[in-house]
Amino acid sequence: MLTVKTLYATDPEAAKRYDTAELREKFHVPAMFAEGEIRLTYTHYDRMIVGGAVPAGKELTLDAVAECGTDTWLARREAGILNIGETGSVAVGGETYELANGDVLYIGMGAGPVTFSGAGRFYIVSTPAHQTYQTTLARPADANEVKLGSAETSNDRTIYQFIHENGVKSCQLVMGYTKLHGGSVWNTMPAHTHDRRMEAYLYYDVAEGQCVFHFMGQPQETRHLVMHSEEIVMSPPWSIHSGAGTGSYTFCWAMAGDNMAFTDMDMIPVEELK
Ligand SMILES: O=C[C@H](O)[C@@H](O)CC(=O)C(=O)O
Ligand SMILES: [Zn+2]
Repeated sequence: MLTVKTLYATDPEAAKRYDTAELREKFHVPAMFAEGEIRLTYTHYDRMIVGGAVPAGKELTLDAVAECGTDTWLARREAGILNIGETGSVAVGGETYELANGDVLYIGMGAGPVTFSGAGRFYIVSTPAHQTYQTTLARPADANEVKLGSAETSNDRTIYQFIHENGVKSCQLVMGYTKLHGGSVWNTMPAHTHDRRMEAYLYYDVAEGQCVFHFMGQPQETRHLVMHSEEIVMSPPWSIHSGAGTGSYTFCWAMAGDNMAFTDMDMIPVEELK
């Protein structure tokens, strides 16, 4: 079963006036992971699609998506698939890839239908593409590791870059995840923006009874959204994206836009945030 929602983009002047419910309606993407289903959100942020496939022991095939207006969803798109569950398989282009927890499969443009099976919980991110790059399975050992933060500032964490300039090649998708280390709860503080790229965060491995306060908005107009495990939040290009958990967690970040330079960020000094 496939369900697709559409999420339109919001400008910063409108966002200033949103109350909690409107803010959540416009930026928060909940409930994309449902057993036996593929659920997608077609966003108007660089036309990034985000969603989940949970085959729960059966087979789920993702082929045409009406919102894309093409015969198959990847006809003019590329995708990154992250498994946040137990081991499962992704079959595409006549090959079957086994994804353990934390593995990422890049799928190039024109690969055709994609079939999910096994015990995986697959996070799907897809962006428009205009050239085919090699479909590639990357495991955590293949990722580029960047250690950031420290225990003193409660943000000791490791960034794992999978699909990026110096890793698995893509047209525009940049994707990986960040793990917080014991006792650290803050991600991406000091915060940054990058108006040339949008970003989506999927928070997961948030323990039962815990949550993450995700901060967004222009640097002098910040707002927060309370995030539970396996929930997605869209970060418009004009917004900061940072979070503080009531416990530790992991989050997957994915970006699309004008460049793929991970370190191209406009840093906001903490004393300038409002
Ligand atoms: O533009 C890059 C993204 O915001 C994230 O990769 C940041 C992040 O994972 C972190 O600081 O922990
Ligand atoms: Zn960012």
